[in-house]
Amino acid sequence: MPDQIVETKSLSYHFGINQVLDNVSLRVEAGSIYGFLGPNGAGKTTTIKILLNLLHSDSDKVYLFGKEFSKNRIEILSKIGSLIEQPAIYHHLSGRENLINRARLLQIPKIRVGEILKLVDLTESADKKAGKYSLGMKQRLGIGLALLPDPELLILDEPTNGLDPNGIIDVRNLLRKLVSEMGKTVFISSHMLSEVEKMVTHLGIINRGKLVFQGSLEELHKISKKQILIQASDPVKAKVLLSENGYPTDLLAEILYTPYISKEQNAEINSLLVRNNHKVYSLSQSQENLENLFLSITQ
Ligand SMILES: Nc1ncnc2c1ncn2[C@@H]1O[C@H](COP(=O)(O)OP(=O)(O)OP(=O)(O)O)[C@@H](O)[C@H]1O
Repeated sequence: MPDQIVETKSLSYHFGINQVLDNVSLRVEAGSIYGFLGPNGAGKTTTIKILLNLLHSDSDKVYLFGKEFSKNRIEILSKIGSLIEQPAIYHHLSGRENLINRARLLQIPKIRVGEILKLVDLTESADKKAGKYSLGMKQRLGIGLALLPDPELLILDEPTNGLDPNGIIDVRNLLRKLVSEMGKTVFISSHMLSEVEKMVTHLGIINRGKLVFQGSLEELHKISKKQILIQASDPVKAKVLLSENGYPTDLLAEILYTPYISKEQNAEINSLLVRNNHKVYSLSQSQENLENLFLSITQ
């Protein structure tokens, strides 16, 4: 299997005169859960539609499973399962009947239906009408429908949108299982980092059609600015002292925040406070909140 399951090479796309994608070079590694993030209108659905051949890009720009898309469409599409916008579910049919119906259409043996129900944790509710399912159950049924033909790559457009925290956890557990136990690769879009932060291994962040970050979650953490958090006996005076000595400091809820530079500087800050008769109760380092980082790079 090639290392890159999805690769776009400087992909651009226009709707009329409106440029929606600008030189987007995605690289999705085999066995990853790739979170494709960006605010509303950033270009996520357009990219996904191109990956699913629902919109056409210039040739030589999109490669899936190591092959050029425009020359290998049928073979490539047979290896992709997708859920885009609302899952196509018949509400008057049960979950099981929805799966049987689709299996028949795709000429997939009926035995697969039971396996899928188990995989998406819907065995107990299999005979309930899908219209009575919660949003989370509908999403899992939608993912189950996409998984019926046993695709190698699963592309999901905003699958956590509108789900409650338990629904998000269920989707997260399912996707992790697909990757770790079944060797799938998952590409999932979202406009909220907090919804996918705990499930993805890699991230691509798109803003106004441009890919502004791509890498592992660890790499994103690394580039987020670190802060020093200080608790001291007189935070108001300590803020003035630190600011006057070249450490720009904020005070929020009795905690002082100043940008982290080095551990030597942590020691200097501590000693400056102690020399000036402040009691330092704690001094620690924090990662900048990833959500804030996401917001600042997509502004
Ligand atoms: N069929 C279309 N015709 C013209 N413009 C379109 C069309 N579809 C999308 N756009 C425009 O392309 C841009 C990107 O839209 P896209 O749906 O890809 O963004 P998105 O990141 O998926 O956002 P959302 O989370 O809101 O779906 C937007 O400015 C949108 O208005």
